Amino acid sequence: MIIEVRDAAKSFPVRRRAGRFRRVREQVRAVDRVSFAIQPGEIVGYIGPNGAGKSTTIKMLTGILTPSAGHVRVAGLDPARQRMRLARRIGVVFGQRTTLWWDLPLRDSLSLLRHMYRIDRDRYAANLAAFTELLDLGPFLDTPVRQLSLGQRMRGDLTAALLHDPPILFLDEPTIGLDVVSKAAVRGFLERINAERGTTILLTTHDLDDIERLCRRVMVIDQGRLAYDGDLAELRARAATPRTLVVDLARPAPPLTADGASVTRVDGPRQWLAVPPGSSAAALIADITARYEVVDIALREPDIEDVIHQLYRQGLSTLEDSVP
Ligand SMILES: Nc1ncnc2c1ncn2[C@@H]1O[C@H](COP(=O)(O)OP(=O)(O)OP(=O)(O)O)[C@@H](O)[C@H]1O
Repeated sequence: MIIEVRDAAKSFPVRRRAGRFRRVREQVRAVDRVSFAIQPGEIVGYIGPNGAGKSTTIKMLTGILTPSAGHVRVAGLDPARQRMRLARRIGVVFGQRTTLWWDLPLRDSLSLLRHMYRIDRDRYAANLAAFTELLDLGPFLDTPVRQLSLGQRMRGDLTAALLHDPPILFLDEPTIGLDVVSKAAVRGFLERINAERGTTILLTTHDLDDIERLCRRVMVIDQGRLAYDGDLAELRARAATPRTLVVDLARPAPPLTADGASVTRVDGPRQWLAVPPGSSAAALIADITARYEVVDIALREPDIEDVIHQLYRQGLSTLEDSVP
């Protein structure tokens, strides 16, 4: 395995107000005995609510934070102790920050990185050419980074993270703030480098389309504990999320009554019905079209967002048997 985490924990000391003048010292358990292993070539999505411990995990894996307890190995190295050696084996992109130099043209930033990582000239030229083509960097290679759009800057950051051919890429919210087209470009790029170079990718995201598009495997973290580790398909099945029937009536009407289904939303002549798992959508559609004047009707499968919401409602602890 290329990433191994066993019982890793990270606590932060914090001071909490307790009364008007008193402050008490406490430990916040940001990551609480988390274990997982990732094989070379996997793309794994790491998701969870705000403050769940995603960034803290990534920071332990990249050597920025030292674990309070447990065992962490990345590419055979101890990240916190062997941070410089690890830097040659990993690429890191934090969507909220850039590793590029604001005042320099993108091309010069990349060239500085070449020297920092001691990438030989031929390899650098080949990689720069490849990424320029894949990410369409040509039009803005000579533009100072501060003038780049967010999407252009992200493409620059991805290039910067991969110029030294690292076998592992860590991404923290790589599509945050990007428009639809840039998101698609980033996802397509990640898919290709994984397929063509076998790059192992661990990505945290709040954008569930990233997960749908890129990851077969997901890990869900909640309050510092790993709540699920497994197939995306299995996660979907476990959540037993209702499908949705979207009904367009000829005119606005009070909520429909239909056997087994309940109206979850009404907007003018359009109504949304939750179809319980296991019940027949065909029978429901037949019943509704027989009794109401229906202009259009569509059955929508749950998307990953529905699944995650449902899981939070069920309580994430219902998933814990998926975790080793
Ligand atoms: N340096 C720190 N000092 C004190 N508490 C911290 C520190 N860093 C993180 N925490 C706390 O640890 C918990 C986990 O934070 P973390 O940033 O890992 O969550 P996250 O899952 O990445 O959240 P988000 O999705 O909001 O980025 C939170 O309660 C956070 O407040």
